[in-house]
Amino acid sequence: MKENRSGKLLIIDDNEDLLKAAKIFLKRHFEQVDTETNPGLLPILMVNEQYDVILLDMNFTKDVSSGQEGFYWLDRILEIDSSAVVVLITAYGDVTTAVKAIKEGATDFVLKPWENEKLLATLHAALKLRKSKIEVNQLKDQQQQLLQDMDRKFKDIIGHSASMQKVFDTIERVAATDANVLILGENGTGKELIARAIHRNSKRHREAFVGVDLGSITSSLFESELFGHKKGAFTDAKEDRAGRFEQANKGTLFLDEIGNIPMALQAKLLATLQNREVTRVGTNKPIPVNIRLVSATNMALHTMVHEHKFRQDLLYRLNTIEIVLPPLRERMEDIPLLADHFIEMYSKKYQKDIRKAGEALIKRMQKYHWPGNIRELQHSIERAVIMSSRNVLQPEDLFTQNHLAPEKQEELVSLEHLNIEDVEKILIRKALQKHNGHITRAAEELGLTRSSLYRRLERYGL
Ligand SMILES: Nc1ncnc2c1ncn2[C@@H]1O[C@H](COP(=O)(O)OP(=O)(O)OP(=O)(O)O)[C@@H](O)[C@H]1O
Repeated sequence: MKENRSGKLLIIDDNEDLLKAAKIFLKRHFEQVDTETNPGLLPILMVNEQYDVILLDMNFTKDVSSGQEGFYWLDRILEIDSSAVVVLITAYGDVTTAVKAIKEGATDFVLKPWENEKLLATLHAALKLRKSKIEVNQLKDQQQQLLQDMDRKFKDIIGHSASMQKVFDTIERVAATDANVLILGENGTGKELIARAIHRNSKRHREAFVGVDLGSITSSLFESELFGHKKGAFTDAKEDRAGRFEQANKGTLFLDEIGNIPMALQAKLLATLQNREVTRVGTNKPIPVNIRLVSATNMALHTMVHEHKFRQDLLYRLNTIEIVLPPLRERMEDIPLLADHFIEMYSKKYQKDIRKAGEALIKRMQKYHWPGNIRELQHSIERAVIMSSRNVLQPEDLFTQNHLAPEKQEELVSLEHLNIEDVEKILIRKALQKHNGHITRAAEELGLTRSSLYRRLERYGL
């Protein structure tokens, strides 16, 4: 009768006859059985294959009785993979060493010479343990994600304009359904905020909200980031890893900058969404996933479809519901509310007594074009709150600063008074201006990733 064999075993023992016999017997019961006489090869073997159970001899000839070499290799194995399951092979009558080894992290031991049936029972139990260790690790990943999510403060979504009211209305209608939502809008218009609001108001709100910024992942890592990988699937794959799809299981997956996903991967993403299962890189075993997908981009996806840069069938999967967030310059009536909101927030944070934005400042803000949208407004107010010594903010608190009047500032400074940081600032401003605050394009021009551009914007207060 054919048994459903699973589990990869590695046996390390310096007795070749024992290895041969064990392999012949165990191959009938497990998916893969590798053997090796030289424990020195353990690290390489473990990088190349993800073993479920390692059967390790405690007494190599070099140090026959004390098991010291066995202890050394046990440590090394656990160092390489802390969830490795190691079963020791010990000589008859050496139970004390075995007990000590179990205290140090081994799972179980078998006595030499062994009875095949007993060995089998021990290995099956070890395999079960391995499976639950892997599950626990996945749960830990999910938990981590949940904690990170809780750490982030949910900020109120401000917007009285008709266009924002329409957005709120759509969120209310779709949140409770499992429909995929595509959010379109320029940088800083609040796409992520809306995605979180959809999650918070959905039936999945107790589960994880997992966000992935596809704009800051190099294309070689896209696949493993989204779908996970098996240890050894590529050079840096040191451990089995669940991808974002698995981490978001039962919750919401937010794919930001979806327009950046390479054509080759679009097909895999589509298949994943259609079949509701992911296949980790380096495996061919599909894992079922249950996610609600919210995606966002500042790119013109519909145009990209016409230009054959984005698959139409994928777009139709993503945009069951489409939400278009208007740029701030098209809803200037929201500026007073937003200004009050951020002034209150930062006054509290920096313990200042700033009550509001004066009328002149509001008017001035309503004339500015805000290429970086609400993010730019938020940062400008934060800076003004820190710097101002007034109770009511005035235009000069925001608009005399370099960041909102870049054109004039740069012409005035001569290069010899600049340091590298100053030059960097100027280049960043120029790139942002040139691309109308479009972070991805500015980053591309500067040769930076989006996340490192964001880091610089934060650091320089731009
Ligand atoms: N309507 C709003 N009310 C209050 N704060 C807002 C609003 N919209 C955006 N913000 C704030 O502006 C900042 C940028 O928003 P968010 O990150 O959601 O924008 P985004 O469109 O996802 O940006 P990007 O495309 O650059 O990733 C955040 O700090 C967010 O809290």
